Amino acid sequence: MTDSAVESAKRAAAQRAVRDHFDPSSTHVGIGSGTTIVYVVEAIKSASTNPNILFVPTGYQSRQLVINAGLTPISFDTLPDGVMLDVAFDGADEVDADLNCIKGGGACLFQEKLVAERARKFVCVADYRKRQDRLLTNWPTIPIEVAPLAQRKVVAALKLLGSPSPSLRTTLLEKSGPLKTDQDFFIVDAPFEPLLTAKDVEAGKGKGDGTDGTWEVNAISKAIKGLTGVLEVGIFAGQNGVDAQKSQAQDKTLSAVTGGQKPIAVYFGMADGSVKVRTAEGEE
Ligand SMILES: O=C(CO)[C@H](O)[C@H](O)COP(=O)(O)O
Repeated sequence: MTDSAVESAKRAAAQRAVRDHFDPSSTHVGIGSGTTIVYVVEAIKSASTNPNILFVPTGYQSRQLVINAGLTPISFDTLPDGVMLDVAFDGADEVDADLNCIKGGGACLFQEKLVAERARKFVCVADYRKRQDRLLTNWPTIPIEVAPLAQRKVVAALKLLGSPSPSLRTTLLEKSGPLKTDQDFFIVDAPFEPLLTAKDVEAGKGKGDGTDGTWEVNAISKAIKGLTGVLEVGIFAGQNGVDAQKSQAQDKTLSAVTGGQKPIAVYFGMADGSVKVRTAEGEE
């Protein structure tokens, strides 16, 4: 498959996702990071010239993308309390059958998670290479953002959790050495065996708690997030925004203004030019 076929797939998926989920009367829209999101911004630009929409980027690259498109960026921390994003769009490194995602290939996972959780609807856009049944099928590692001081300790703990060779991500550009995130933290990439979904565990495909060498998506995410020194884990799982808001409406003690980390829909651009849409109801 040629590079241009992959790029065409990304563009087709982005156009469809924007057509289905971008409302030109929105007030706040989240914009993720990576190469696919470029086509989302392109599609938003051609769908609307409403100057009142405020775009919340997920890092330096994302902010430049918004500015270069002539759109208005605002920083996440200027969002007034109680204001949610109407929708947030982002790319993904891999997506499983339950819509759990791995993100962080571009080292922006922390801000991407903040923005995804603040959105009523989180929508992912990806090409066919990212469409799998289980995480860590094709994408090799879980990206983890770590405080520099704690990097060696976190790597040692990841080995105890079963990752054979967690490695510090380095930059291959002008400056050699560890890659620094927008928070000035490091990224550790941790390989594991393909992760089970909750349904796999129910079906007896493994315990999913690490004791038999298998990990379920939410369990490994929680175990890694619990390590002191870890800022964020590049697994986007749990509830989607719509379900999270329903839970909060029923239980007022749950933290306010929190959507979910899981997308409500993932748009995959396919090699044949078609677009597949995966939601909780299945795939069409
Ligand atoms: O999570 C991300 C950055 O941290 C990206 O969204 C992810 O890596 C997908 O990137 P691309 O669209 O270039 O494949």
